[in-house]
Amino acid sequence: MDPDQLPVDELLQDARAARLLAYAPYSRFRVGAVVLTRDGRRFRGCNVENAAYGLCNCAERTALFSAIAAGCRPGDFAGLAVVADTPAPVSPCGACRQVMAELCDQAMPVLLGHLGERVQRVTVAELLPGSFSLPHAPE
Ligand SMILES: O=c1ccn([C@H]2C[C@H](O)[C@@H](CO)O2)c(=O)[nH]1
Ligand SMILES: [Zn+2]
Repeated sequence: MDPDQLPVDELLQDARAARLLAYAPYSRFRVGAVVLTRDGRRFRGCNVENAAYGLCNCAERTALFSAIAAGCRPGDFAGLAVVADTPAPVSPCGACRQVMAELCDQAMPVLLGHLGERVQRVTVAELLPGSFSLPHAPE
Protein backbone atom coordinates (compact mmCIF):
# COMPACT_ATOMS: atom_id res chain seq x y z
CA MET A 1 0.00 0.00 0.00
CA ASP A 2 1.22 3.46 -0.92
CA PRO A 3 1.94 5.31 2.36
CA ASP A 4 0.30 8.40 0.83
CA GLN A 5 -2.92 6.41 0.51
CA LEU A 6 -3.08 5.61 4.24
CA PRO A 7 -6.72 5.73 5.44
CA VAL A 8 -5.88 8.09 8.28
CA ASP A 9 -9.41 8.76 9.54
CA GLU A 10 -10.40 5.09 9.49
CA LEU A 11 -7.27 4.06 11.36
CA LEU A 12 -7.81 6.70 14.04
CA GLN A 13 -11.43 5.58 14.35
CA ASP A 14 -10.32 1.95 14.79
CA ALA A 15 -7.75 2.96 17.42
CA ARG A 16 -10.41 4.95 19.28
CA ALA A 17 -12.75 1.94 19.29
CA ALA A 18 -9.94 -0.37 20.44
CA ARG A 19 -9.14 2.02 23.28
CA LEU A 20 -12.57 1.44 24.80
CA LEU A 21 -11.67 -2.24 25.28
CA ALA A 22 -8.55 -1.49 27.33
CA TYR A 23 -8.05 -3.43 30.55
CA ALA A 24 -6.47 -0.69 32.64
CA PRO A 25 -7.77 -0.97 36.23
CA TYR A 26 -4.48 0.26 37.71
CA SER A 27 -3.55 3.30 35.64
CA ARG A 28 -7.09 4.02 34.39
CA PHE A 29 -5.27 5.25 31.28
CA ARG A 30 -6.80 3.61 28.23
CA VAL A 31 -4.93 3.37 24.95
CA GLY A 32 -6.00 1.96 21.59
CA ALA A 33 -4.02 1.05 18.51
CA VAL A 34 -4.43 -0.53 15.11
CA VAL A 35 -1.94 -1.86 12.62
CA LEU A 36 -2.80 -1.96 8.91
CA THR A 37 -1.33 -4.65 6.65
CA ARG A 38 -0.28 -4.00 3.07
CA ASP A 39 -3.13 -6.25 1.92
CA GLY A 40 -5.66 -4.13 3.82
CA ARG A 41 -6.25 -6.14 7.00
CA ARG A 42 -6.36 -4.34 10.33
CA PHE A 43 -5.45 -5.68 13.76
CA ARG A 44 -6.54 -3.74 16.79
CA GLY A 45 -4.93 -3.62 20.21
CA CYS A 46 -5.53 -2.10 23.63
CA ASN A 47 -3.40 -1.93 26.74
CA VAL A 48 -3.75 -4.91 29.05
CA GLU A 49 -2.56 -4.35 32.61
CA ASN A 50 -1.70 -6.72 35.44
CA ALA A 51 -1.36 -6.51 39.23
CA ALA A 52 2.30 -7.31 38.61
CA TYR A 53 2.76 -3.92 36.98
CA GLY A 54 5.78 -4.89 34.90
CA LEU A 55 3.57 -7.22 32.87
CA CYS A 56 1.38 -4.41 31.51
CA ASN A 57 1.25 -4.55 27.72
CA CYS A 58 0.74 -1.44 25.65
CA ALA A 59 -1.90 -1.07 22.95
CA GLU A 60 0.71 -0.77 20.19
CA ARG A 61 2.37 -4.08 21.09
CA THR A 62 -0.99 -5.81 21.56
CA ALA A 63 -1.95 -4.81 18.00
CA LEU A 64 1.37 -5.89 16.51
CA PHE A 65 1.51 -9.16 18.46
CA SER A 66 -2.06 -9.93 17.45
CA ALA A 67 -1.10 -9.44 13.80
CA ILE A 68 1.95 -11.67 14.19
CA ALA A 69 -0.18 -14.31 15.92
CA ALA A 70 -2.52 -14.21 12.90
CA GLY A 71 0.41 -15.00 10.60
CA CYS A 72 1.71 -11.57 9.59
CA ARG A 73 5.48 -11.20 9.26
CA PRO A 74 7.82 -8.20 9.25
CA GLY A 75 7.37 -6.42 5.93
CA ASP A 76 3.61 -6.99 5.91
CA PHE A 77 2.71 -3.73 7.67
CA ALA A 78 1.68 -0.44 6.03
CA GLY A 79 0.94 1.76 9.02
CA LEU A 80 -0.01 1.96 12.67
CA ALA A 81 -2.22 4.35 14.62
CA VAL A 82 -2.41 4.90 18.37
CA VAL A 83 -4.83 7.01 20.41
CA ALA A 84 -4.99 7.97 24.09
CA ASP A 85 -6.64 10.58 26.25
CA THR A 86 -3.68 12.93 26.28
CA PRO A 87 -3.64 16.71 25.82
CA ALA A 88 -1.45 16.26 22.74
CA PRO A 89 -0.81 13.31 20.39
CA VAL A 90 0.32 10.32 22.46
CA SER A 91 4.00 9.38 22.51
CA PRO A 92 4.72 5.61 22.42
CA CYS A 93 6.97 4.13 25.12
CA GLY A 94 10.48 2.88 24.45
CA ALA A 95 9.46 -0.80 24.46
CA CYS A 96 6.86 -0.23 21.75
CA ARG A 97 9.32 1.80 19.70
CA GLN A 98 11.78 -1.09 19.81
CA VAL A 99 9.10 -3.63 18.83
CA MET A 100 7.95 -1.40 15.94
CA ALA A 101 11.57 -1.04 14.82
CA GLU A 102 11.90 -4.84 14.55
CA LEU A 103 8.53 -5.70 13.03
CA CYS A 104 7.86 -2.69 10.79
CA ASP A 105 9.74 -1.00 7.97
CA GLN A 106 11.81 1.96 9.11
CA ALA A 107 9.87 4.27 6.78
CA MET A 108 6.44 2.99 7.88
CA PRO A 109 4.12 5.80 8.97
CA VAL A 110 2.87 5.90 12.56
CA LEU A 111 -0.12 8.10 13.39
CA LEU A 112 -0.04 9.51 16.89
CA GLY A 113 -3.50 10.65 17.94
CA HIS A 114 -5.50 11.65 20.96
CA LEU A 115 -9.16 12.35 21.68
CA GLY A 116 -8.79 15.80 20.16
CA GLU A 117 -8.32 16.75 16.55
CA ARG A 118 -4.55 16.76 16.29
CA VAL A 119 -2.66 13.91 14.69
CA GLN A 120 1.07 13.68 14.37
CA ARG A 121 2.51 11.58 11.56
CA VAL A 122 5.98 10.15 12.14
CA THR A 123 7.99 7.19 10.85
CA VAL A 124 9.28 4.21 12.79
CA ALA A 125 12.85 5.45 12.29
CA GLU A 126 11.94 8.86 13.68
CA LEU A 127 10.48 7.21 16.78
CA LEU A 128 13.63 5.21 17.45
CA PRO A 129 16.75 6.14 15.52
CA GLY A 130 19.54 3.58 15.82
CA SER A 131 17.33 0.80 17.16
CA PHE A 132 18.89 -2.45 18.34
CA SER A 133 18.83 -5.43 15.99
CA LEU A 134 20.69 -8.75 15.80
CA PRO A 135 22.94 -9.37 12.80
CA HIS A 136 20.95 -12.48 11.77
CA ALA A 137 17.49 -10.86 12.12
CA PRO A 138 15.57 -10.68 8.83
CA GLU A 139 15.54 -7.32 7.04
O1 LIG B 1 1.87 4.60 24.15
C1 LIG B 1 1.41 4.06 25.17
C2 LIG B 1 1.68 4.53 26.46
C3 LIG B 1 1.13 3.87 27.54
N1 LIG B 1 0.33 2.78 27.35
C4 LIG B 1 -0.28 2.09 28.50
C5 LIG B 1 0.61 1.24 29.34
C6 LIG B 1 -0.13 1.25 30.66
O2 LIG B 1 -1.15 0.26 30.64
C7 LIG B 1 -0.79 2.62 30.69
C8 LIG B 1 -0.05 3.64 31.52
O3 LIG B 1 1.26 3.75 31.14
O4 LIG B 1 -0.85 3.05 29.35
C9 LIG B 1 0.06 2.31 26.08
O5 LIG B 1 -0.68 1.34 25.90
N2 LIG B 1 0.63 2.96 25.03
ZN1 LIG C 1 4.43 0.99 24.86
